[in-house]
Amino acid sequence: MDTPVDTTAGTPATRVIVMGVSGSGKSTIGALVADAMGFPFLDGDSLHPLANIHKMAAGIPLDDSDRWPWLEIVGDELANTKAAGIVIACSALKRSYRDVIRAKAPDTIFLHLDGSLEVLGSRLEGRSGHFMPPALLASQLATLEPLGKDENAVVIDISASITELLAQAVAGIELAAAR
Ligand SMILES: Nc1ncnc2c1ncn2[C@@H]1O[C@H](COP(=O)(O)OP(=O)(O)OP(=O)(O)O)[C@@H](O)[C@H]1O
Ligand SMILES: O=C(O)[C@H](O)[C@@H](O)[C@H](O)[C@H](O)CO
Repeated sequence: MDTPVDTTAGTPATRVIVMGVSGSGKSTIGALVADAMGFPFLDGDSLHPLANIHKMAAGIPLDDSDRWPWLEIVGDELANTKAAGIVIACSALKRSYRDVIRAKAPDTIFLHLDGSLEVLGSRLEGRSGHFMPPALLASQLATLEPLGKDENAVVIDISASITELLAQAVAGIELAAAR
């Protein structure tokens, strides 16, 4: 007998993590990408346990044990979406952090907003009203592990304008989602 075709199966959701160090533009570009693609946007900063926010605001870098529970929450949000897609801003600095997310949502696309110390530093110095002190940038860069070739990756250079980055991000995500 022929295997029945499941006509109720829809296209899988497009799950995107906008990753990178502090000041790379995750919140800014992530919100715009989500809006352009018609997906909900979640800022990973709002998913941190409060203790993590207090720690960063005090100028103390998070360690692995601070980040594990937060990454589980991020992964759950991706995996449980009922929308056609979802975009979450989350630093996801180490490969092992991305593995936690992938364990929950294996098809996640990681969009890395990549930039030099100089560009990142000037973006952070120009930002006001944010809990994250620019002094933590060095530890963020020291922790960052670039995406591997085997990861579902899109990498863009943040030195371009916001309009240009939005176009590059959407094009890259659409390509990755079609792979
Ligand atoms: N392409 C760009 N050109 C100029 N300014 C930018 C660009 N992208 C982001 N910015 C500005 O840089 C600053 C940092 O961006 P944003 O807050 O989105 O970074 P972030 O990665 O979410 O940081 P954090 O992880 O600390 O929350 C903001 O003031 C934002 O307006
Ligand atoms: O992993 C981390 O150290 C944190 O996620 C930070 O990256 C902050 O959340 C963010 O950069 C500040 O907004």
